[in-house]
Amino acid sequence: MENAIEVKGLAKYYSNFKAIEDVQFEVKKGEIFGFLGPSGSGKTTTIKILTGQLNATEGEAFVFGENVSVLKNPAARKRFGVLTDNSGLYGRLSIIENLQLYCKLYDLPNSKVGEALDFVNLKEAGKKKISTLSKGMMQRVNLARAILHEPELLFLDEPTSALDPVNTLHIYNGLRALNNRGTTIFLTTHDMQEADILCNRVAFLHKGKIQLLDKPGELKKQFADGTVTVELSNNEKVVIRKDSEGAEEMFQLMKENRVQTVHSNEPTLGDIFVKVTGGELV
Ligand SMILES: Nc1ncnc2c1ncn2[C@@H]1O[C@H](COP(=O)(O)OP(=O)(O)OP(=O)(O)O)[C@@H](O)[C@H]1O
Repeated sequence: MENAIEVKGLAKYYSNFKAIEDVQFEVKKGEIFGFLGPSGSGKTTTIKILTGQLNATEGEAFVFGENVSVLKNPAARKRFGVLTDNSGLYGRLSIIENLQLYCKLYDLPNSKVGEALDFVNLKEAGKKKISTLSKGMMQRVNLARAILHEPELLFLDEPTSALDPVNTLHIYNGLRALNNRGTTIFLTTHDMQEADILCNRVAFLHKGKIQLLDKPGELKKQFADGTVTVELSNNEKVVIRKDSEGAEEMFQLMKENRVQTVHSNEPTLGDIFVKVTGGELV
């Protein structure tokens, strides 16, 4: 499968401080790829390099086989969508007027504005001026702008950080639909649940270095502690190992008709992250 993104030995120093170091990964075409890490781990630095907003100190990054500097070229930019916190929207204009300007820029019909507003659940608010919007609404308008032209590759920096649970779910559904229609998505988040719900593969970033990279299901298998929790008929819970000794214990409990439920003790991505880094999620 062709790669949408390729990153080789990427590093960024701010003076002597190494924000990211030896970052290496590939994102396949059609994937939703999660770049996970706590606050200050280097997620924004990486996505800014990948979107041509920041130059790397070392290493190389490619999108669809071309150096990321291609993103500075307006014609090439039509293939990409970028959501970051710097809005580039006009405060005095309404949401619809702002999005119509982007339609002009991308040679799109104005009908795309309605679709984009549906995507972010803002159809009712289209006439509101940008300067009057809440943080969550602003984030959704920025997202609408990023997906307006259904880009081949979409970069999202913390796309749901300011959203309530209802809008978060709405956006998740929209992103899945967009991905099903062919958009590759690179997403940074510190929300491990979000990554688990959305991503085909995830990379764990800690102190500027990738610590793990795999499918969420594979990571959970790898870090499973090999036990199940059995809830007994008296509501007591016992932890049993998934080995031959545990099988005998389970057999005995079942024979005595004492088993109410059995739960596999699978770690969450958050558990795995804390285990690997010894750190805490912020
Ligand atoms: N312009 C800058 N000058 C100096 N240091 C910087 C600059 N930008 C970022 N850093 C530092 O680089 C490190 C990584 O920052 P970055 O913004 O990439 O982290 P992040 O994972 O996106 O964090 P958050 O989730 O809080 O946005 C941090 O320690 C930050 O203080």
